[in-house]
Amino acid sequence: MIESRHDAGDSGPGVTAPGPSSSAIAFFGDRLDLADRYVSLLATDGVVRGLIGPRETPRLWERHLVNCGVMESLIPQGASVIDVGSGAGLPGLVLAITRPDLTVTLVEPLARRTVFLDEAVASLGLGNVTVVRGRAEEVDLPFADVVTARAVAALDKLAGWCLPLAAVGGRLLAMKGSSAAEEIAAAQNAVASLGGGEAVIHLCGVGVIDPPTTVVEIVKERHVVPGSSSAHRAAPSRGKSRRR
Ligand SMILES: C[S@@+](CC[C@H](N)C(=O)[O-])C[C@H]1O[C@@H](n2cnc3c(N)ncnc32)[C@H](O)[C@@H]1O
Repeated sequence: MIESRHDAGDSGPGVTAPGPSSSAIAFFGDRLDLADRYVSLLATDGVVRGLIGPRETPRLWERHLVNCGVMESLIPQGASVIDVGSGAGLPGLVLAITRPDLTVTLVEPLARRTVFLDEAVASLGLGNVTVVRGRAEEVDLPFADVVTARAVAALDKLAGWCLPLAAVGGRLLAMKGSSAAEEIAAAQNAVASLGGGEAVIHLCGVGVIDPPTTVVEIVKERHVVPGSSSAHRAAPSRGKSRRR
């Protein structure tokens, strides 16, 4: 059971959730209370269960919540989002908190993490989130408008897992660090063979967070049947069709 921030002392190492930074207050606006409750869950159960390192707690707001949240500027209104390798919910849960218009599916293979995610979703009362236990390359989900990932794999491997989950016309948004340009160069052939277009680097949250968040965007231009060498052009499905 996930406990509230006021119970932090009872749930393990006595970690107290940090208060929101000024940038977090400005960024989350009327969703701040929900974000604050999520930070409390991360700082208590998340740390106790080994999903978040104890040294991360003082920087949960900046390095994790705001860092993930600012990528929402790249996501269209009402989009369906699959977050691959959510871990403790980053960036998927943050996006669901920030943007109640989104429908978010968190894909995570490890039971310890999906249990935490299920409890967090229930505790926060998020009606726009589904948790799916499984590996991205094995789950069977409706195509999504947007597939997100942070700290899951190098871009070539990540594209192989994520582009098949996106609708034609949809996109992969991969949070990356300073190696983004090199990863794009190394993944170019793999991305093209997966039906992905040219990768674009976005800096999100300029003036909100320092450094801003680097996001690699790859639009899925055509559908490629996973495991086949031939590419098939398909009508945009916008998340309505199921994967084959
Ligand atoms: C370093 S953690 C990052 C977690 C979270 N995205 C974050 O930024 O804090 C990588 C996560 O990817 C998950 N993962 C690894 N391989 C995966 C796969 N094939 N499909 C989906 N998730 C995977 C792991 O279980 C783990 O939770």
